[in-house]
Amino acid sequence: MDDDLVVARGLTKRYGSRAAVDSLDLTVRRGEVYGFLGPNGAGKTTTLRMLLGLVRPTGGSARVLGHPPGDPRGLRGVGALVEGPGLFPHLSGLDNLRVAARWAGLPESAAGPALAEVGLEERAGDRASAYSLGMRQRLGVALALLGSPELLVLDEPTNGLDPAGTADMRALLLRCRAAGRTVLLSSHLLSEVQQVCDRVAVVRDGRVLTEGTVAELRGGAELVVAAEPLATACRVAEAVLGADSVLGSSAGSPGRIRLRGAPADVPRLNAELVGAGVQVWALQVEERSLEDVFLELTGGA
Ligand SMILES: Nc1ncnc2c1ncn2[C@@H]1O[C@H](COP(=O)(O)OP(=O)(O)OP(=O)(O)O)[C@@H](O)[C@H]1O
Repeated sequence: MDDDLVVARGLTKRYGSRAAVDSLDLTVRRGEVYGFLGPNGAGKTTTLRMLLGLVRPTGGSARVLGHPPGDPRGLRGVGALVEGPGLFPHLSGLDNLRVAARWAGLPESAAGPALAEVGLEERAGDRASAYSLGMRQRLGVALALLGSPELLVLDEPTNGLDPAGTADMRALLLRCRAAGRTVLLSSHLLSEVQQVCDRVAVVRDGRVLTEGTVAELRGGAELVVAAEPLATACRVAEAVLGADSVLGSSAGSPGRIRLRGAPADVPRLNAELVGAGVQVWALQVEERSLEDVFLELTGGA
């Protein structure tokens, strides 16, 4: 099988005349954490449910691990957490995993490593009913991890979690990424996605507005320099960063220049400015957050 673990082309789900998902294209490659990002009602859950074979598409096509959605041959390699885990509250975290392992035809010994991967070993013997929401959510991820699936599908894994629970989930996702797991996760929390995902699709009204690496979506950084004299500073900046690097300037005392550049350009730019006798009052790097991009794309949705 090739390295595109999930491929959707023109995937569509209509409820009556309304398209919950509208001609959606997406590709999840092996080893990446792919963020499916959009506001409430964008069609994220419907898309993930279609990819798992839980909802029948009204149009388009999809392959998951080389098979049609819901095909047992593909599902064998998928672990999923969609809309909260089904737990036995009276059983311990470890016993929940042992039971699920048995149902999945796996040895009970698969439970321990899954529990360890989500950082719950110390609470292994506690009843699930005594777990916090964040811990239950992580136990849900452990259930999805049983059998070490090729693809992990998580629908809004941080939904409803407090900052500590969110941080724990983020750490877990980063561990998954470091372990080379392939993860498809949905979220409306931009900061989360920005920190854990390799690539992101931004969706709204069932459509993908853009897809790319977090860095691509954010675009290049800008450098803001406060310096005197302004004309010399502009000349030096163009010499260091290129003729079209000056995006704007404003006179003042000191004057300000906005430049297209990268954080790595800062030391040389500063040295050249000072070398040319320019007084540098401030030199700042301004990077767009994914949130800025998202708000631009969705018009503040
Ligand atoms: N069974 C259904 N019948 C009718 N409409 C539905 C159904 N399921 C979803 N929808 C509609 O499809 C749209 C997309 O819903 P979906 O749950 O996929 O969005 P989402 O991005 O996951 O949002 P949220 O974060 O709020 O769960 C919504 O307008 C929703 O009301």
